[in-house]
Amino acid sequence: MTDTSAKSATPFMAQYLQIKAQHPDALLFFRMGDFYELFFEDAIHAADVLDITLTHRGQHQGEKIPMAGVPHHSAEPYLARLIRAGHRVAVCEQTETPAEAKKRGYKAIVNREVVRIVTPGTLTEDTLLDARAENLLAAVLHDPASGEIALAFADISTGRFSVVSDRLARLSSLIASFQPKEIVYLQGADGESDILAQLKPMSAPLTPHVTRQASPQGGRDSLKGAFHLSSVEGLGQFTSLEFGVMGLLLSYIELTQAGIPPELDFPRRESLSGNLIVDETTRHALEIERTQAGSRKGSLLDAIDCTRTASGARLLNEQLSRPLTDVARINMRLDAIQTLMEFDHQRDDIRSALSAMPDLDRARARLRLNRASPRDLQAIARGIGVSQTILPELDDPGLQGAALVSDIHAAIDQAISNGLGPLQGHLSSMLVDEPPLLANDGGMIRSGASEELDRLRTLRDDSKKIIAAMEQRYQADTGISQLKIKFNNMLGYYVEIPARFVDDLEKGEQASLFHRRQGLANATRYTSDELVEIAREIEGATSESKLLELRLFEALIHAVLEHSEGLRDLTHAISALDVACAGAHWAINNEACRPELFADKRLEVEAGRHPVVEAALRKEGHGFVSNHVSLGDESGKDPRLQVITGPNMAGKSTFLRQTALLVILAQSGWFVPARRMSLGIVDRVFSRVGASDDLARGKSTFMVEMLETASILNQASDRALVILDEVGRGTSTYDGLAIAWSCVEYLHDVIRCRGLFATHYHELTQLAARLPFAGNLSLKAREWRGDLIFLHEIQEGPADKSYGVQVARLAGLPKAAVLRAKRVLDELEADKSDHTVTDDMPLFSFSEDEAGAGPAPEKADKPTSAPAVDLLSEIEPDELSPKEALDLIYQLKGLV
Ligand SMILES: Nc1ncnc2c1ncn2[C@@H]1O[C@H](COP(=O)(O)OP(=O)(O)OP(=O)(O)O)[C@@H](O)[C@H]1O
Repeated sequence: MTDTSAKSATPFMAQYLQIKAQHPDALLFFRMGDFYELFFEDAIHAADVLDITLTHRGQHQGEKIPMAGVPHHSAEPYLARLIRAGHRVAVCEQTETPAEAKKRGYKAIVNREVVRIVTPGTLTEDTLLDARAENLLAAVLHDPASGEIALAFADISTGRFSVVSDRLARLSSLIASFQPKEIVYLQGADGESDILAQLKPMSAPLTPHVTRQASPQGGRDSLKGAFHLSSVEGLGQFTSLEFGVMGLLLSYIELTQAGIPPELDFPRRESLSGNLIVDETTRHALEIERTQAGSRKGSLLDAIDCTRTASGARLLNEQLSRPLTDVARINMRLDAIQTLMEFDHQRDDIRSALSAMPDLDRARARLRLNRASPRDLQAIARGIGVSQTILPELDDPGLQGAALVSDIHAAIDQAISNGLGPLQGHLSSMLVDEPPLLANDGGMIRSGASEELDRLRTLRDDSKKIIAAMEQRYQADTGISQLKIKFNNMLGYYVEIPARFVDDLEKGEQASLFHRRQGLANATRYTSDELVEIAREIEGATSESKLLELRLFEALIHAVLEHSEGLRDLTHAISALDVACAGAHWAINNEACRPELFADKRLEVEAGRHPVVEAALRKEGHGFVSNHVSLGDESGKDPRLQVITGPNMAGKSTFLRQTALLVILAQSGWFVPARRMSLGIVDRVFSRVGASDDLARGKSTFMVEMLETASILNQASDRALVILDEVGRGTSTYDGLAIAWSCVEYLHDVIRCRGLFATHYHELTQLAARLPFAGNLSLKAREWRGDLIFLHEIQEGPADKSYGVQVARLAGLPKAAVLRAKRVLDELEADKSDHTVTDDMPLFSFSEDEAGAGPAPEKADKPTSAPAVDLLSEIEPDELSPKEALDLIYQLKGLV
């Protein structure tokens, strides 16, 4: 580490070090002229992440100072990369010009201040944000005495502000359902370690923050300050912990925005009691919003998202992240989709109108944050205009039969008639058709919009004409045709007369109008009061017109912000309409059906398809094989737990995930890719699919697998849907089988939830005979001329064998290795036929005390086998070399 104490530093370095000391956890972008410079360790990190040159600048305590820089005008892409790499950046600007600094003393250094800390959860720039995803910042506060937690979420790029309360045990799944980009917690608070234990595995960065505002009173005061209120009563009912967490969040936003209070909508209290909970591991495994590699492409969201607006895409993301459990609310969404499916003409018109819809929420937020461009104002005007064209499309009484559509119609209508209509007219009459990006450039106000601005512009643009006209007039009035009006930097505008006409002028009638400024050998220069006045006006007109434009721009911003709430309501309605139209469009194009929802615990899918795998296969010209699944409720008609077997690559994982995804889609209020689906509401979906290491956090594959399985067995209720894929494969065969066996029994006997359990342990198929509500399903595969054909079709009953060696051969394992594997397999199976592992499994019978009323497993029948015959049937004589044939004969001899 470099010693960066300010001792013996140059005045410039002392200033840098003093500012850096206030932001030790952020990279400091230190403004120097046209560049942001970074020094010491910051420079080394930035050069590494940004792939820019690391140089040196002067010395500090005898050592060269490492330095790297990025140009100020193109800093955003660099900022984006640093934020993505997990850094925070403190942006330090010059707050005076070098000339102003010099006035304070010859050697004075330009003043600098940190104007903003850029962190993943506090971005507002379009270039740094994902248009189709929210950018939520979360704050968490915990009351160890009651076990309660409160969470506050804000998206400062749209103004959204929400509060949720729950129990500590649900913290991680709550956070996962909001997918914040950054999580703030109160450093040093009681119970901090409990919170951190749940938050550390989350993918969002954790930020400790210290503030007095994270208290009930501190929160109230922060809210009063942020919303300019004298009392917080009008905001609604909040608990003390909720006030505290809002104080924590607002204080952190203020810190990052260098004291500027955040501009947010009033806080909305959300309750997640009506939501289907999907924890982070399950989201990751099912690739709901992102693939396991972290990209949106290839996720469920990406496969179904055909919204036309950015805010609609964000709403769809939110709906898919937090599916519902309330049948009435789900049906309301489904009604809207179903109705819009019947009105092709209106739906197509609405969708094409929505394509021109700008991102009103983000434009509005930039206006509030004083970071607006004239184009944001134009976006607001255009957005209102688009909404006006959509409104008549919704007039049809048939469309309004769906409550959600009629609510949307009413909300758009109300927003427009409550002032947005006139606002749109005003903005359009004031703004040019193509406003510049920056207000400071001027040129955004339409001519004819302001008389004074028109006059100043005429003055600015017509200066040459005005001076030429004046020159002509002076020539006529004085009778001196050689009189000229000229310009130089020293005198500005002046009248010049050749020396021989000076007497004519100075003794003529017009003499009093002209004041001598400069005498030259062959000419004399004058000025006139009128010329001084015009010159002043011309010179001032450019800057005055710019200033006036800025004043008019600010007045327009003010006018828009007067309608902030109306605009928010309009965007909500438009987003909901976009999602419903997208749902209808998707359902038609994907032959999806409306799921039927029930209060019991059935789960029946007829001809279900995996939306993502199907789309991928379709692109390659292949079809997807649809499959049925039926999990029963207590009536016992269908098993509620199915053990799924089948060869590798047969489609087990796809089938498992597809079932979970269909449940999530259905409860998000979306049509499902199936011929028919009946679903008893699920309260949580758990999924453990595939094994992955978490070496970074010091956990082996098996440990991760067990932690995830433990959390499922500890948290699932009988309303859950549990999807387990190959649990136990990360350890030795017998241990793995034992664990898998006990998990199935536990889910069946103790939790009694619906579940699918895919496994390669064929011994588990015996459980169906022992457990009353368990069954076997398998994926069909067929051998044909030595090749294995996957039919991807689900069937009742267990798989006949696992075909692992054939799959290895398909994958291109060397022939000799495949043959050897066959032989080893035969030997193992021969051994096993003497002694069935599951014969010795009484330990898995849960006693009533241990686990409720589970039936004791019975002994399974011993499978019979003739190893030599089996081996012979596997042999492909034409593929054997003479040596391999001889080896096989020896091997066969050993078996008989
Ligand atoms: N229903 C289906 N219709 C068509 N193709 C399918 C279907 N299900 C799976 N597939 C194809 O088979 C491939 C393998 O599927 P999947 O990973 O689900 O098999 P698996 O049985 O879980 O394999 P393993 O046991 O090796 O994990 C998929 O990538 C997909 O291309």
